Amino acid sequence: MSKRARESRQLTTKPLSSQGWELTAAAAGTMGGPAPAVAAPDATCTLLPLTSFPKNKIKVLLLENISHTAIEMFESERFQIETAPGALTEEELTEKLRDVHVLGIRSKMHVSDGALKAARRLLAIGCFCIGTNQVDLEAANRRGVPVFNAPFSNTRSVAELVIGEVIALARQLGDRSSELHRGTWKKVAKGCYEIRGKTLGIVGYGHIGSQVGVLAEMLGMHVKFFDIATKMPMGNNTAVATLDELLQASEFVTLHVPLSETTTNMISAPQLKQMKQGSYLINASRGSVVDLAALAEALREGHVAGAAVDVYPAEPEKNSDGFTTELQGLPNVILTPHIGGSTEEAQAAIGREVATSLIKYVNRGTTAGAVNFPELDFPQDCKSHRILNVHQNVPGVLRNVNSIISDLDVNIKAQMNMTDSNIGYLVMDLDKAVSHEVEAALRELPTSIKTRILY
Ligand SMILES: NC(=O)C1=CN([C@@H]2O[C@H](COP(=O)(O)OP(=O)(O)OC[C@H]3O[C@@H](n4cnc5c(N)ncnc54)[C@H](O)[C@@H]3O)[C@@H](O)[C@H]2O)C=CC1
Ligand SMILES: O=C(O)C(=O)COP(=O)(O)O
Repeated sequence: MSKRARESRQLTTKPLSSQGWELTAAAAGTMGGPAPAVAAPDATCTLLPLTSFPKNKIKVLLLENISHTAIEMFESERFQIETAPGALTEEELTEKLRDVHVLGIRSKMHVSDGALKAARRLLAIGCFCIGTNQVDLEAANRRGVPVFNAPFSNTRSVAELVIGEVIALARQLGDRSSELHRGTWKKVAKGCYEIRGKTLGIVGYGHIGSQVGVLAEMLGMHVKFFDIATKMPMGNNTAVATLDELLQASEFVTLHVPLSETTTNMISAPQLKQMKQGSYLINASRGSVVDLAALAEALREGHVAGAAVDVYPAEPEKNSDGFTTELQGLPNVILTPHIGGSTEEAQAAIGREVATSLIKYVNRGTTAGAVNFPELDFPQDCKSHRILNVHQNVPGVLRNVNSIISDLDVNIKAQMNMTDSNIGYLVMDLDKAVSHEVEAALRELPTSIKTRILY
């Protein structure tokens, strides 16, 4: 640690808030007054993307068949790209991450603290999907790695699949189709129903759940939902107070919750018993939300008349790997290989959305939309260098940072700091003449987790 970092000095710049963000923009004259959320860019200069090292040295690893739309965007940035069709084992990932700067995954690739520990050069992770439960988000945060996702680019695809499955289950389409594939003509009406006038119960009324509710109502269904948060009902959809109330009222139950401690096995034997005799269950959320052994039993007993399952507690890492589940061979059970978000439209949109977030972080330090990180976004000033510093959120960090700067008599163009309970994220635009010296001093602070300069 440098002498400068150890010494505590009188501040000459305005101290930053350690709870939220605060901006000092000398040109905008905001030092004394309320800070604007975003600094005005200098209209006279061209906003060329900054970079901390030659762009063709930035290595991007894209796993699990990420869309060509993302690959094209990284190519146009001249980043190095390596792709793989499936997920890797933890050991393979740990090895690969040693010299990777940007990692792109979908729902399969588990990213543990162990793998992150070895990833000394990793700047950011992109989950090219909605769910982020596959990443140890807390560890990534602690290690200064923001994680981005695409919160609603595949919402409609999942909602449409679910609506198709409601009709398919009511008409036993899966069974009729496979019988005919085997040459068996079985024309029956018994146990087959219209969905009009039936009740659809939605567990988790977020982006997907509420879309399903809108579409179901258009088909003449009654829609009820249960969510732990208060949600605005769409159309005539109505909220119910408890999960049991929802299960007891519905002919169809569809699950749209994230995987968490509260949702793991949230549909087990007791909940299945609460469901109406002859009702149907759809799960396109996460496999561990449903106890599959209990569901298989409820299907065998005929208490549940059918199920459509898209997600499983353990899924193969890639196409062509074998797969078994206790649901195979049961009547009126539609099994799909986690394809809820797998449409051309969704994948193309996700590719663009997550690649944009990653490129903005690499080039500008923007963390808007990160799921595990303080969110900061302000325009770059091409007449300055930008320093990014992720630090432990402990008292005294900003005093030390500002001490370094005041010592050098530096003109700070803009400075913004945002914190969460573990870390702080500081972005500073500085005079080009001193930026490297400031960066070096910041790196030496014992509280610094990651420091990067963009020039
Ligand atoms: N099968 C597939 O291919 C796909 C699956 N998914 C899964 O669907 C999940 C939901 O996606 P979105 O609707 O976009 O998420 P969202 O975050 O918009 O909505 C989730 C809702 O669940 C609620 N919730 C959380 N815990 C709950 C609990 N214990 N009980 C009741 N409600 C609870 C939340 O308050 C929120 O309203 C994702 O987290 C992902 O795991 C998402 C996309 C594709
Ligand atoms: O978006 C999600 O959370 C999904 O489950 C879709 O995952 P996938 O991109 O198909 O691996």
